[in-house]
Amino acid sequence: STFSIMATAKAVPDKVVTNDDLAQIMDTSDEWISRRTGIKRRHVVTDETNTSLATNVAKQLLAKTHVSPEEIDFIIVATMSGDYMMPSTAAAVQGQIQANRAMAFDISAACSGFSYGLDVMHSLMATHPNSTGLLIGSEALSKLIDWHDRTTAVLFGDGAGGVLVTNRDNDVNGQFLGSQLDAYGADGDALTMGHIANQSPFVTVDDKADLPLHMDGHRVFDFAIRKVPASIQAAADQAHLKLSDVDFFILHQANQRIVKSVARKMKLPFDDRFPINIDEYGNTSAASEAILLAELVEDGKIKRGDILAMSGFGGGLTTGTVLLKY
Ligand SMILES: O=C(O)C1CCN(c2ccc(-c3cc(CO)ccc3Cl)cn2)CC1
Repeated sequence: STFSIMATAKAVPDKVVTNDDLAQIMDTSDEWISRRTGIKRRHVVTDETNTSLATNVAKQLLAKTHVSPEEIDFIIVATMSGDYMMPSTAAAVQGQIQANRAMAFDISAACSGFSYGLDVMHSLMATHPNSTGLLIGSEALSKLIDWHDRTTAVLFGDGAGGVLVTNRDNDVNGQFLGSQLDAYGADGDALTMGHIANQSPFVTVDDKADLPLHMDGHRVFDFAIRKVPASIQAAADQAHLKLSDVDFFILHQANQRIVKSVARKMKLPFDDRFPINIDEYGNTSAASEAILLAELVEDGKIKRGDILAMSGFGGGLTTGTVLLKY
């Protein structure tokens, strides 16, 4: 069914923090970080916010497509680091761009959020012909990382990316080909963030806030290697496509070794079909796939008609893969 990405965009904070910068403030090294993760630098908010990054992306998408805010029907933001629980980041963006006809809501699916969002947007469009939506992945994780925990502080970055999508007939004729979204909640304790303590006068348990991100790295790493190939294969089956039909595997940039391992498990060469930009941004969670997609389009690497596999994985634990014809 028609599902055309009319524009892509990204917005990252101005401040760059290098591995050497981190080695100045914690017991780590450029050598360790580069070798174990592939990360060399990451962008970190100073005066930007999650909402300002997401709004920046939204404004770029409208400018690139000459779509007016009033034409927008849906605004979905995938994030786990919004500036507020209420209002949603999507509603804040809606207000900032004055998309007065749009409904707006956030998706909380951690690093699978953008893929979940593509599927949800497609489902919304299935019952709303001739509609247009903004899907943005946006994170300001630097405010929620434990900067004293070197095992996680070196992994993450801030940023936002997004797409303007329509199911209106157009000369692009993009297609939604298939998807596979899964959750493994029993393993959710492996990757947590943002626990707010219950302080009501009626609370009967001892409840302490635990805001910082905590990760059982080896458990999540092994989960990803085991579950991501199956997620991609299931989405390809849904689309009646072979993996060899896919032009680009746009995978969540959590760790370079995971991308290599996923390619190997799918018996595919780790070549240009597995683009990597974790070296520049670190792990930007729900923004990760969108930032990589925007860069590949900007660099002219993705052509109209290319088959893309967009695959996210992480907190929940969750996996999510969507197959699209761009
Ligand atoms: O010792 C080593 O080599 C360590 C081993 C552990 N590593 C990990 C482990 C898990 C993740 C990760 C994180 C998220 C959260 O967005 C989602 C998905 C994944 Cl797979 C990233 N890195 C770093 C190198």
